[in-house]
This record gives sequence, structure tokens and C-alpha cells, in this order.
Amino acid sequence: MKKVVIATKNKGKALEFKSLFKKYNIEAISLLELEKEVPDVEETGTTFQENAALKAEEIANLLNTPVLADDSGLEIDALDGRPGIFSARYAGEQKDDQANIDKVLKELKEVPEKGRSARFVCVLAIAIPGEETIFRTGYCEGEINTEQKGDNGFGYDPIFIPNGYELTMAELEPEEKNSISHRKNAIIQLEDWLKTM
Ligand SMILES: O=c1[nH]c(=O)c2ncn([C@@H]3O[C@H](COP(=O)(O)OP(=O)(O)OP(=O)(O)O)[C@@H](O)[C@H]3O)c2[nH]1
Ligand SMILES: [Mg+2]
Repeated sequence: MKKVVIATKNKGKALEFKSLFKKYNIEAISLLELEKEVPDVEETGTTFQENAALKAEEIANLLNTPVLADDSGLEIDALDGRPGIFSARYAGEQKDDQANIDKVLKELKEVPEKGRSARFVCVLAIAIPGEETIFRTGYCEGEINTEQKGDNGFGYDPIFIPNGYELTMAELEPEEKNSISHRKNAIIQLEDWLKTM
């Protein structure tokens, strides 16, 4: 099976990439699985694209191999697009999913059902040493529920209801999430590249 390195240390993302890439007969290997300890890449960009490029290019140069990175997050319209690129660290540097959820629910406390629209965004960057980095973007539209439900997935999944569903992303089976997610919608735009691998 062909392999591709994913520049992530997020276990939830890594699992989703494994499942999503299996369909293309490609094994996705996260930084958590490499024998060599790789440093954390500082996400100093101001956009998803800049941060995805930083992660993919730094690790591609370090390992001298093609590397894919995912920079993703949740944009809530009532919060002017926050948490956005700061999604992982919204409630602090410790990257605590529950604290992040609590903070969002508190900030949306007074916002009625109609005004709770949001979307997940995923920007993928593929860095190949010596070549221009490639970018693809995927979205998943939905709304923020008034309470959290479900244990599947990661991040904000327990409070995000995708359009067309009555369940939160964390109440969906992983296969169902992987059929509608922002990550899936970014990957399908990469199919041409994946086939040339
Ligand atoms: O409910 C969710 N379902 C998802 O499918 C999802 N995708 C992203 N997110 C949120 O956005 C942050 C990414 O930030 P991020 O791209 O910097 O990744 P990260 O810091 O977690 O890991 P790494 O890939 O950088 O190593 C994550 O931590 C989450 O809070 C999601 N939340
Ligand atoms: Mg990160």
C-alpha cells in the first residue's frame, strides 16, 4: 500500500485521515506514529492556508518526503467567525476540547436558534520538496446546538449539527461523519493528485 505522511499530532484527525485515505488504497501515517520525534510546528499564520503551509512545508523539509497537512477549525457567524484558526486553543494553550465547547456555549447563551449558523473549514496543504505547495479547501455547514450530545469524533463535534441532520456530529457514526465532513470535502478535490501518487 502507498503511504503518505500527515503532519498532525491530533489523534482524532489522524484516525479520520486513515479511514478517508483507505478508500484510495493509501496509508495515512501521522506524526504520532513516526519513530523519530518531530518538533511541534508553530502555527504563526493568520489564515488556515498559511498555517497548513507552515506545517506541511516544515515537516516535508525535515523528512525530505511529500507531506500533507490539515489546518481546520470552526467559524461561528454570531461570533464574527471565531474561533476560526484559534479553534484548538480557544480556551487556552492546553488545547482542551471540553473547555473549548464550554466557552462557545457560554458565548452563544443569548443567541436564538436561528442565529447559530456555523461551518467547519479544512484547508489541506501538500508540500513536496522542491515543488510549489498545493492547497484544497472543504467546508461543512451547520449550526451550534444549545447543549452538547454524543461521544464520537473530537473537538466541537458534540455541539455541531450539520445541515440536513438532527443529530450532532458526535452522535453520527464515524463513517457518516466521513461522508459529509469538511475534511472529506477537501480530500475529494485532491483525487487527481492522489491517483498520481
Ligand atoms: O469538532 C470538530 N470536528 C472536526 O472535524 C474538526 N476539525 C477541526 N476542528 C477544530 O479545529 C482544531 C484544529 O486546529 P489545527 O488544525 O491546528 O489542529 P490541531 O492543533 O488540533 O492538530 P495539528 O494537526 O495542528 O497537529 C481542532 O483541534 C478542533 O478544535 C474540529 N472540531
Ligand atoms: Mg494545530
